[in-house]
Amino acid sequence: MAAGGVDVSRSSVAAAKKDYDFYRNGSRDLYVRQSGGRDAERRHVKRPNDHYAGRNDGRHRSRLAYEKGQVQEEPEVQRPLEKKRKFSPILWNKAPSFEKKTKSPFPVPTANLISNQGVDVAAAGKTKDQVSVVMSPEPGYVSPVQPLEARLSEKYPVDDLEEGQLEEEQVMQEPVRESFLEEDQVMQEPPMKSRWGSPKEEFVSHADNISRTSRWNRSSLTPECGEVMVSEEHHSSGSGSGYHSVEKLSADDYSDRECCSSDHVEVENEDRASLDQGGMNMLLGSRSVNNFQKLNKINEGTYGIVYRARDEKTKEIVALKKIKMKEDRFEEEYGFPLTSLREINILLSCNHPSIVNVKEVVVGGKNDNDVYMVMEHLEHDLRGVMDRKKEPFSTSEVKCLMMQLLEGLSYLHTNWIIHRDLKPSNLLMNNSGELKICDFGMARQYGSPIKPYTQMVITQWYRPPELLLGAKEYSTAVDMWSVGCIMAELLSQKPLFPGKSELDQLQKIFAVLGTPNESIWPGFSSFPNAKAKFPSQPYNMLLF
Ligand SMILES: Nc1ncnc2c1ncn2[C@@H]1O[C@H](COP(=O)(O)OP(=O)(O)OP(=O)(O)O)[C@@H](O)[C@H]1O
Repeated sequence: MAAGGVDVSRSSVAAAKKDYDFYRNGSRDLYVRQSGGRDAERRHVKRPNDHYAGRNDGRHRSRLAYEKGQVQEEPEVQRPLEKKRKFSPILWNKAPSFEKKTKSPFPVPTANLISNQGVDVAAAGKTKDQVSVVMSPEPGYVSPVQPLEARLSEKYPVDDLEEGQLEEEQVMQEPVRESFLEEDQVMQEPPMKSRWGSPKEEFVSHADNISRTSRWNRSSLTPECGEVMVSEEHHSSGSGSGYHSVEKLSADDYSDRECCSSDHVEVENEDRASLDQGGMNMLLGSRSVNNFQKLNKINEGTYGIVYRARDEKTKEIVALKKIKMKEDRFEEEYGFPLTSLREINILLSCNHPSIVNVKEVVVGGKNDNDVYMVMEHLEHDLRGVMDRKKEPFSTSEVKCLMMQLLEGLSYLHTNWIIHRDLKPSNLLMNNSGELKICDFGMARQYGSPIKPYTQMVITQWYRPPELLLGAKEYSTAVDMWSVGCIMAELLSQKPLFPGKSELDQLQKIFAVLGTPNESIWPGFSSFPNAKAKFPSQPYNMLLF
């Protein structure tokens, strides 16, 4: 049992997730480095439990498929996860205005996010078209989304499958999943139900008020992928003024680990037209927060106050995140913080054991004016657990936590979502050692090709050098940097790069990993902030 009452032992998590082998090893095969140095030959060891009892999860089903010979398993090579597009909760809608069926060389995600349980169109009082036509795909692009259930049930009769194991294996066996489909297939939507609110519940006054304002009449809640976000006045990287431009972005104390919001920056170039087009009313049918009894305040972040609460109906303990409504310019115009819109929309769309589950959105409060996310409640966050622990996590505990984090992140990246604020306080944990990613206020969809985004994302200690140097074109790698920092912190019990300012942050990174130059990092000198004079560190000092 780890300090702080959190059991991160493998067996604990395994019991919670019934997935011991997977979290422990990640695959059936284990590579053990022979004694004799880093380059020593690796030995392939078969685990004693390399047989599988029937398990009722999609992941295991995939392995069974290998054994049945449906998939050729290459020795000692793991299948690339990113090629397994799951039955994404993100619907890739059809572009209504592009009749021509052409193919795109890229699976460009131009979709909005819709609840994985779908949008209850009738409840929203809108036509199907109003709900589904919510995006602006690139001309000629044909979405890769499949009418999965129909096609898969044809190919794989359900009788052959264990319940709940449909998606992953089938997706793996469908190389066309990454390929191109006919438009009429794209239009089919799975029978989903929105978690924005139950249509049966009475529509509360606040939602009603909101529904009458144009600010809620946006067609897509999640900004379209690839939208350009340019900051002019809020950060210096664009100025290219080198050392000083970096320095003035300083943060001198602990609290300044929190980078500033990118909301006000990004919204500058939101497709505002899309915000004013017709769409579903998000809060239609939302329950009242009066259905919950607030027990205590858990924490207060930049964008919300999180309470522990009890659902009066089910007696379930939940976390209520009250959206702070007065924090950004977006709210002034549209009545709701953009970060919160993104967070709610993305979280309602995600469905993964390593991502915090948002059950519904409720409204009400003192002035009938507040919006709350109802989330599953987890007892801890990783920051608190680490702060309370007197010694670092064991290697096996770190592996177990990292496996969960990477699985959640893989799910996000597979679904074209960058989190952009991974850090220990945004990783929730329960007493069984389950880890879940939360706080999607900075998250956004991205697309291919990569477009410019704001670099003012990710809390400084976990922010990668390219963002610190002012890069605006970035992708999932920024999350991976944060993951590396988190892993190092888990192992050593102290932050890897605790910079006091952005310049100090870069210097700390370069002092450990070596100071980059044009030859080892082509393009380095063209970063806006690369003109700073960094101390020379010719080689990597990171010790394994
Ligand atoms: N589902 C939950 N269960 C338990 N605690 C939670 C839950 N969600 C959030 N918390 C706690 O509340 C804190 C703040 O939540 P969150 O990060 O979502 O808010 P925020 O306002 O977006 O914060 P930030 O300032 O980091 O952007 C978390 O660090 C965590 O301690």
